[in-house]
Amino acid sequence: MAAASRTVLSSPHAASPGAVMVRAAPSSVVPLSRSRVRSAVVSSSSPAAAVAASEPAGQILGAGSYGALWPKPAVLVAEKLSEAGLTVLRQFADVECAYGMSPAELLAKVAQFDALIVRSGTKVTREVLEASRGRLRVVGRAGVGIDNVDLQAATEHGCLVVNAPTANTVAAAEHGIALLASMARNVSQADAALKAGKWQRSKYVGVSLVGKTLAVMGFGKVGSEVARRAKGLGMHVIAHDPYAPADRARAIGAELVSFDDAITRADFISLHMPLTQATSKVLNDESFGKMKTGVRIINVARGGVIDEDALVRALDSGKVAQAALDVFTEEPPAKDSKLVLHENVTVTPHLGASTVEAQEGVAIEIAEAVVGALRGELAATAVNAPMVPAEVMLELAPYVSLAEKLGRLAVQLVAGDSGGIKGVKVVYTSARDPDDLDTRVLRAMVTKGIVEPVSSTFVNLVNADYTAKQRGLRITEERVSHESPAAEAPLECIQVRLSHVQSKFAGAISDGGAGDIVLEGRVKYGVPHLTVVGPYEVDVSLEGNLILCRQVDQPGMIGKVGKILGQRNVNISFMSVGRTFRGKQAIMAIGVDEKPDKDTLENIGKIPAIEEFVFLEL
Ligand SMILES: NC(=O)c1ccc[n+]([C@@H]2O[C@H](COP(=O)([O-])OP(=O)(O)OC[C@H]3O[C@@H](n4cnc5c(N)ncnc54)[C@H](O)[C@@H]3O)[C@@H](O)[C@H]2O)c1
Ligand SMILES: O=C(O)[C@H](O)COP(=O)(O)O
Repeated sequence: MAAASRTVLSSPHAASPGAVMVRAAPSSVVPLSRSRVRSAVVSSSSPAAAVAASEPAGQILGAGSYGALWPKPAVLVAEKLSEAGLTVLRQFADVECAYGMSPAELLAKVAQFDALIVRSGTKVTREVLEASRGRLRVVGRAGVGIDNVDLQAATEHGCLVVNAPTANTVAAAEHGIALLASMARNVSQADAALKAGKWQRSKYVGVSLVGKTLAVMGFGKVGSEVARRAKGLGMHVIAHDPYAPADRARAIGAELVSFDDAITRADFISLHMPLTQATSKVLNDESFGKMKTGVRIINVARGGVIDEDALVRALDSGKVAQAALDVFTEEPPAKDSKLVLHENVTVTPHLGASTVEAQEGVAIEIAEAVVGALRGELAATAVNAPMVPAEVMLELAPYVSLAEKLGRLAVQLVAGDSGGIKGVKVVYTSARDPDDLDTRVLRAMVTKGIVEPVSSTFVNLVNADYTAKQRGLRITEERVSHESPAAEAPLECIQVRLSHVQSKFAGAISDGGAGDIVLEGRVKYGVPHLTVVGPYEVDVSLEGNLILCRQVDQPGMIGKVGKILGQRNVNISFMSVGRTFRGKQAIMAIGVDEKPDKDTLENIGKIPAIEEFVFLEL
């Protein structure tokens, strides 16, 4: 950050050229539910939505305004939706409930509808969006997970996806507790035996919960509610969540610990993290090996967080005494699934959200969001919501992308046992007068980048500040004035700093900060570039994926890494080396088009001069 001057001002409006504005981010908090804004907005990545952005508010989705001159919109409800939600929908739209359609039936029907409402059982694929021939403008997911919706295809088709992220939280937590208690007391096995005429009192002696240690893996909405309830049962609750604030866990009486600590100390392990690259098969042979013999596992999150074959092995060996599972890698699981049929496993068919109350809440939440979206409003629960007002988009587009990517990279650098992200500082270096640069969109994009890869929450302009606050992310912004010859560019660079946090890549920790992960980027020829990692200057285009290696500065390193990637057909898009002093440490930033497999990454790590490396998805 050359040629920059910094001054701290108390008010953004008092800022003058050459000054720095410092302000705490969430000045106004928008309630998450039922709040919407009317604005013409456009996705940073969707050409279809970009066209829509030039239309006035109310026509964002090409809808026009429904009323006397327009036919009512048509809504197809593909899975059971509570009557309360249908009532909301019917006031505004013609509603057809077609439960249990085959994929072919859905393809044949979808072009007659403006909106489609599903739960987790219907796959909204690219083919479905194509078959709608441009008519489908909203997909409503009556629940949290949108793994069954092709988001990219929806965005490309200018189709807004909305979900209902909060109404089933308590139901999922209660189901977790129900599974925990019934597993510990063999309720389902004893029930089946008795119904088969067997009175087996000594076979089904259970274990007590009081005084036992429960590890809650993922301390978000559901996990924290499980922890609260388990405390009430007299359990000792520990939790693992690299991104959760420690004070929130403390307030519930749970201790935040590292992954290894959690799984080695626990008598019961309850899974509540989203399915991501980092959590996929996070319970595997290696992690089962570290657990106490006789541990019990509960999963109401997503099947993919457990390596199911490894769980069968652990159950067979007695390492895992019992498991209670609501979710499976493949749903429904195969009829002859060893896991489902295992005598020490209790299963339910993805019932976490299935209470009368939760389904009513979800139905109302999704119906209101769908109606709002059909009216051209932007729901706080919009998943692929356009982020950037059209007038801002023209100028800020690459910076918007840069801000999100810096957030996305930064969160992936946080170590597993970091104790939560304590503060996020976004520094904008710009030659602009502070009043000429509204950073709200950029701040929202940094939030999006930090939150989305590690949670089931989707961030849009409406809910960004609220989401940050909910997750205990304290975001502050700073403006640094830059005397730049290219003054017409809105920004010189953006820096994202996660303060007092441990990193899984020590090279990303800045010299100056006491344990701050620091990344900085700028836009070059319209493309976002990463230009600083910790104390190192690099220059790599932020497209595809990224490998960062820290090594001893010496000749031949680029060739060695390049050869390994080349042998595995991984195309390098960009490569850059930055060092502090010659012959000391350097880091290599390598942009790659494909995701290298585990072996390839391990081979890079085996190069003697390489001290650490990390693979990051953009
Ligand atoms: N069975 C059901 O019917 C049902 C119902 C609701 C939710 N769910 C699932 O439960 C899960 C949690 O939902 P939520 O609403 O609480 O989501 P959430 O986003 O509020 O919480 C997820 C938490 O996991 C944490 N996390 C991310 N990566 C992690 C990692 N590597 N290790 C540990 N923690 C990590 C996040 O920081 C976050 O705090 C999701 O997978 C969701 O789809 C299932
Ligand atoms: O993602 C969710 O909300 C839960 O997994 C519940 O899914 P469901 O709506 O299909 O019950």
